[in-house]
Amino acid sequence: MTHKTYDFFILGCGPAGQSLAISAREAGHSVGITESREYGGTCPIRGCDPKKVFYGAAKAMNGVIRLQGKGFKDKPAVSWPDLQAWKSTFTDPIPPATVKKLTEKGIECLEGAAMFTGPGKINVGDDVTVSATQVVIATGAKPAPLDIPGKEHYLDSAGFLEMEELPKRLLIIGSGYIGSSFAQISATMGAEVTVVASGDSPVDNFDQDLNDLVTKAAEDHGIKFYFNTKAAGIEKAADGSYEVVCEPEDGEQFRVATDQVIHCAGRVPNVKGMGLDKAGIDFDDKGIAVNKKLCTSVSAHYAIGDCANSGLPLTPVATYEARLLADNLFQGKNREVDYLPIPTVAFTLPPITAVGLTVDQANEDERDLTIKFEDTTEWFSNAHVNAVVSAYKLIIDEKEDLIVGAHLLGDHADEVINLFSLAIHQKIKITTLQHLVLAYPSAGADIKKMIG
Ligand SMILES: Cc1cc2nc3c(=O)[nH]c(=O)nc-3n(C[C@H](O)[C@H](O)[C@H](O)COP(=O)(O)OP(=O)(O)OC[C@H]3O[C@@H](n4cnc5c(N)ncnc54)[C@H](O)[C@@H]3O)c2cc1C
Ligand SMILES: NC(=O)c1ccc[n+]([C@@H]2O[C@H](COP(=O)([O-])OP(=O)(O)OC[C@H]3O[C@@H](n4cnc5c(N)ncnc54)[C@H](O)[C@@H]3O)[C@@H](O)[C@H]2O)c1
Repeated sequence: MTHKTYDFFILGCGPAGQSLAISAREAGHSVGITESREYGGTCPIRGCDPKKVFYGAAKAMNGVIRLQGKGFKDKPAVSWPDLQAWKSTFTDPIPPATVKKLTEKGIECLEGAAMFTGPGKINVGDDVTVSATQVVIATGAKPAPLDIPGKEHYLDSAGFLEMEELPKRLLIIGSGYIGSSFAQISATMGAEVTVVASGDSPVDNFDQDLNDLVTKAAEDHGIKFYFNTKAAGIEKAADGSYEVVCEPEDGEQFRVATDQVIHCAGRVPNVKGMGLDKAGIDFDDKGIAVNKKLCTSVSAHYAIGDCANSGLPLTPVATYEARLLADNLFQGKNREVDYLPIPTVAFTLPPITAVGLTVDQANEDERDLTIKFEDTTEWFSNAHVNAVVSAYKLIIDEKEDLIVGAHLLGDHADEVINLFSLAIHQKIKITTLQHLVLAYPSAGADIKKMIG
């Protein structure tokens, strides 16, 4: 048994953990970090980035499909293995590059799952014990357990991103950020896709009017939805295919035959099985309890990123929390978390996005807010690429001349939403935005039509 002692010890090397580790080291502390899987974390290895590589290819294909007979004659052939190899050129270098970067900075990189034995006391695997003055937990999230008969047959989101071939038929359980994106990627690249979701729209948590248009686009891509329906079991047939038992909220149980089942029915914080109770750290199913400075129930023990019961489980939120904690610990600041407004994107085709107030929040707001919704499919920026759907919804405080919420659906919505985030965050007056000169023709310039 080897014993190691550090000023700071960090559990988990995703975007949150590594950012904090580097800040602690640059502040002159001795720092150790441990990782139970590959160094780098979910986002660059089995999350945002590999998904975006597949999405990029699907988006290119979608553009060609829309212009069939308008300049294109045939659809290009898809090689999923080549696409998988292309994706791996981004993901494979991450673990060694991360370890190299951290080691060169003087951070000791351990390998193995961390397990608390008491406050400031952690075992790493069977051979290493650690004592640390300050501890940062950044263990992220993992797929929620989907406890149904036949659960051994499904792939989770990481499995989807590693598939060597695109199956002919694919059934996706869940239609949140991940399921909605995977459904569109697979359908566009040629699979017959069925989505079984307990919610009532293709992208839970996004604006309902925009969701209706996403349904139209998804059905145009041939995706079959069963909403308000739970996947209740998976059975394997003799020929290697599967039957998924589906239970609608109202109505009879039915079955869908498929070649592959993907579990995208939510993620949960990684908090169990690491002895948090032995250290006296409070947590529940929503994550580790933290105060506004991201301190847990035990002093000098902090939690950041997806494992903390604080902001949304998104990469920019994880790194924001790491920055805030570093400012407080190493720069003498006294910052408290303040999450609004955070732009979010579900990478459907086209992407659906949101920042600021939702319609429900606007309806409950004391201010007299105006809601403006418009279908923009026929606007030139969308029509010239034969867009299937495009729209926006703005929530406006006319008295203060401010935008307080923006919901966009369209080819470039994932970029344009950042302009609205800036306007909302910096409280830029609508009249100021109206006077801006913006590049034409561009999707960004459409904001002037939206606020005109
Ligand atoms: C398919 C998918 C797509 C996504 N797309 C987006 C997107 O487009 N945009 C976006 O903003 N977010 C996206 N996310 C979410 C994003 O990946 C996470 O919010 C982000 O990675 C959180 O960073 P983190 O550092 O908190 O956790 P993670 O990146 O999950 O890192 C935590 C690390 O801790 C390790 N660990 C866990 N337990 C232990 C232990 N006991 N000991 C040691 N190590 C441990 C894990 O192995 C992991 O590497 C996506 C997620 C998925 C799954
Ligand atoms: N683009 C992004 O920013 C991005 C992308 C991916 C993930 N993420 C983050 O990861 C988190 C998790 O994403 P997610 O898509 O896994 O979860 P989610 O919570 O967004 O969606 C889960 C879906 O599964 C459904 N569901 C749950 N149990 C079911 C069952 N038994 N049968 C059928 N449907 C069922 C829910 O109704 C919902 O549609 C998100 O909250 C998000 O913060 C973000």
